[in-house]
Amino acid sequence: MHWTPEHAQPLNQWPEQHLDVSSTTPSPAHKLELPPGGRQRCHYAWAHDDISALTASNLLKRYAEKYSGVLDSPYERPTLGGYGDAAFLNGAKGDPEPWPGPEPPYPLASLHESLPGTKSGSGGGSGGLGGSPVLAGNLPEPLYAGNACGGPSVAPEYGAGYGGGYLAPGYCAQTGTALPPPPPAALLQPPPPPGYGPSGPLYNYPAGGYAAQPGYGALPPPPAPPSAPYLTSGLAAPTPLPAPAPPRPAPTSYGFQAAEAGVSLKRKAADEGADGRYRKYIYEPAKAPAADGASYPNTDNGECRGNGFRPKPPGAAEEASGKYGGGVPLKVLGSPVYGPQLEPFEKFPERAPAPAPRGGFAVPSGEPLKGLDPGALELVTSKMLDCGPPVQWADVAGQGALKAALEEELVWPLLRPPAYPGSPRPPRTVLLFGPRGAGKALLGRCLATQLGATLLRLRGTTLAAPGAAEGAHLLQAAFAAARCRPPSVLLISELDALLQAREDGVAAAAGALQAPLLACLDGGCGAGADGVLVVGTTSRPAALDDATRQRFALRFYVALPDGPARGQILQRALVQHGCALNERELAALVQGTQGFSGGELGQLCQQAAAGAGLPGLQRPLSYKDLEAALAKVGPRASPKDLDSYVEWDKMYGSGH
Ligand SMILES: Nc1ncnc2c1ncn2[C@@H]1O[C@H](COP(=O)(O)OP(=O)(O)OP(=O)(O)O)[C@@H](O)[C@H]1O
Ligand SMILES: [Mg+2]
Repeated sequence: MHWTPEHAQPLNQWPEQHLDVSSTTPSPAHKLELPPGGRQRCHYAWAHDDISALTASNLLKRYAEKYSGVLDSPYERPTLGGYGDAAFLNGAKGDPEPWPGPEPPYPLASLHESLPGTKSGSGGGSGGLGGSPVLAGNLPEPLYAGNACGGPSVAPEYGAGYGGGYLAPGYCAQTGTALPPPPPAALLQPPPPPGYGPSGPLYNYPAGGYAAQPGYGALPPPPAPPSAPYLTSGLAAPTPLPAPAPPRPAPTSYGFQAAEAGVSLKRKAADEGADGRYRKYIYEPAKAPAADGASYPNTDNGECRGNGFRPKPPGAAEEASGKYGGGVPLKVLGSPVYGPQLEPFEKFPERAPAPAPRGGFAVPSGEPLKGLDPGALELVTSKMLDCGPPVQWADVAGQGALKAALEEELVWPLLRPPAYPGSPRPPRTVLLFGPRGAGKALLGRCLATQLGATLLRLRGTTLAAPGAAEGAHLLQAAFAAARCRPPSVLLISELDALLQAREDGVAAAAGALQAPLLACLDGGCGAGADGVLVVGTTSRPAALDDATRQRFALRFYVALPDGPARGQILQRALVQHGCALNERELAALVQGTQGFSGGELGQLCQQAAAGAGLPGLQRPLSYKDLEAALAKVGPRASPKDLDSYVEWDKMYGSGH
C-alpha cells in the first residue's frame, strides 16, 4: 500500500476509493501475472480493486487500527542490529542471513512486532508486521527502487531535519505528516558509518568516537569506539590502522648536464631551481664576505664538537656559530657559501631527546674507552678534530642526485630510529670516489653537519708517512676517539694511500696499514659502534681491493661539477677576491673551465690573483686575469679517467 499524505487523515475522512494494496508475497492460491515486458508484480484477488468495498474498508480499518496504534504510542525504535538487516537490506524472502557477529538482541521478528507500545500481533518469526503478510522480515526482492521494504511502505519517512535516530536500512516508515514523536534518544544508535554494511568495508573508528552525525544534533555523544572486540552494531571491531608514517619530502633532484658531469642518470633530476627540496644556490653574485669573514666560534673549552645530533627545528636561522656551538670566533675555514644561507631543506622535526634505539646514531654513555692511551687521544684531538664551519647541502654546488641519495640512504636512516624492531641497521660506512677536488671531503663534512656529529679527519698519506706501526696506532686512536665522542664522523681521505704498496719509501707502511684499517672497519676499534660513521674518499677506486671495497656499505661517485655548479663555485671564489664578472664574462669562464673540478676552479682564481701580482688585492681581479690564469691551470682528470670512474661506478657503485 502506498501511503500518501492524504492517507494520514483521520479514518472517517478517508475518501472511499480503491486502494492498490499490492503485495509481493504470493499466496499459493494466486498466480503471478507478468505484465508484458514489465517487472514481475505479484497480484492477489484481495489486493485488486475488484475486492468488495466491505473487505477493503475492513482491511483499511484493520490497518488503520494497527498503524494508528503505532502512530499514537510513544515510539521506541529497537536498537540497530536488532534485526536481521539482511532481511531488510534486500527484502530477502524467508529467514534473513544470520547477522555476522554476536546474536542480535532482538529475535528476527517483524519490524514492529517487538516494538513496545504496539499491539501484540501475530508477529514473531516471519510473521511480519503484526502478521501482515506483506511486511514480514521475509520480504522478497524489493519491487520499488530505493524502497528496501519491497512491499507497501508503511512507516514514516523521517525528514532530513529529524532529530531522531537512524532507521535500520529496509525499515519502511509510515509516511505522512502525523509523524510519530522522535524516539527517545537512548534507543538511538549512531548510524552505521559510511560504506558500512555486511558487504561494505569495515570501518576504522576514529579514535575519539563518532562526531555527531549530521541531522542528529541532539544526539548524546555516541559511545566511544568499543574496546571490546565487537562494536555496538555487532560488528567485529576493526583493528585501528597504525598511524601512517609521516611522508618524506620527495627528493627534488638537480638537473645537470649528464654528459659533462658523467653522472649516472638513474636519479633523473628536475632542474635546480629555487624551489627544490634543498634551498639550492641562487645563481647570482654572492655578497662579499664580511671583513673578517663569517666567524665560527669554537666551543668554550677550545673543543669542537658536533652539535650532538640535534637537527635544527624547521626554519631555524643558520646559526652564525656553525655547528660547534658558542665560544671565541674561529678563522673562517672551508668552502665558501653558495647562495644566501637559506635553510637548505626542511630540517627533520625536532627529535624528542629519547635515547635512540639500537640502530640509531645512539650516543653511548661517553665513558672514555679503555685501552686508549691519553697520548693518542690527545694526538687525535689536536691533529684530527675538524673544527671547520658547518657545511650545509646548499654549500655544495650541484651534485643534486648524490645529495639526495646520501640523505635518503644514509642521513635519514641514521637520524631516525628504526621504524620497527628488527629493521636493518643503517649503513655505517660510505665510500666517496671521483676526481681530485670534486668535493668528496666537502661532502664528508656536510654529512657530519647533517648528522650533528663530531668530525675527525685523517688522510691516508698522513697516516702512512710515519711508518706502519705509528700509522696503525694513529688509525686505532682515531677510531677509538670517534667512538668515545659520538655521534662522530671519521673522514679518511686518500684511502688508497693506505692500501697500496708504493715504490717510494712508504711502500711497507702503506701496505701494512690495510690490516688495521680493515680491522677497524669491522668494528675492531669501535668503528662499528652506534654513533660512528666512517667516510672514506679516494680518487683511485681501482686501487681498492675487494676486501676494502666491500667494507663500505655505500659507494658513491662524486663527479665533476656541471656548468651551473661551476658557475656557482667560480662566483663564490671570485667574490673572495673582490671580483664580480658580468653575465657574459662569467658564462665564458664557465664554458672555458669544462672538466675542471671545484678544487681546480679555486686554484684558477688563486692563480689569477697571483698572476695579476695582487697579493694585496689593490684592484679587483679582472676577466683578463682569469684568462691569463687559464693558460696555467687546467683540469687534471682526463676523459679516460672520467670514463674509468663511470665504469667503476657501474660495477661497484651504489648508484644514485
Ligand atoms: N661541488 C662543490 N661545491 C663547492 N665547492 C666545491 C665543490 N667541489 C669542490 N669544491 C671545493 O674544492 C675544494 C676541494 O674540495 P674537496 O677537498 O672536497 O675535494 P676532494 O674530492 O676531497 O679532493 P681530493 O680527492 O683531492 O681529496 C674545496 O675547497 C671545496 O670547497
Ligand atoms: Mg679530499
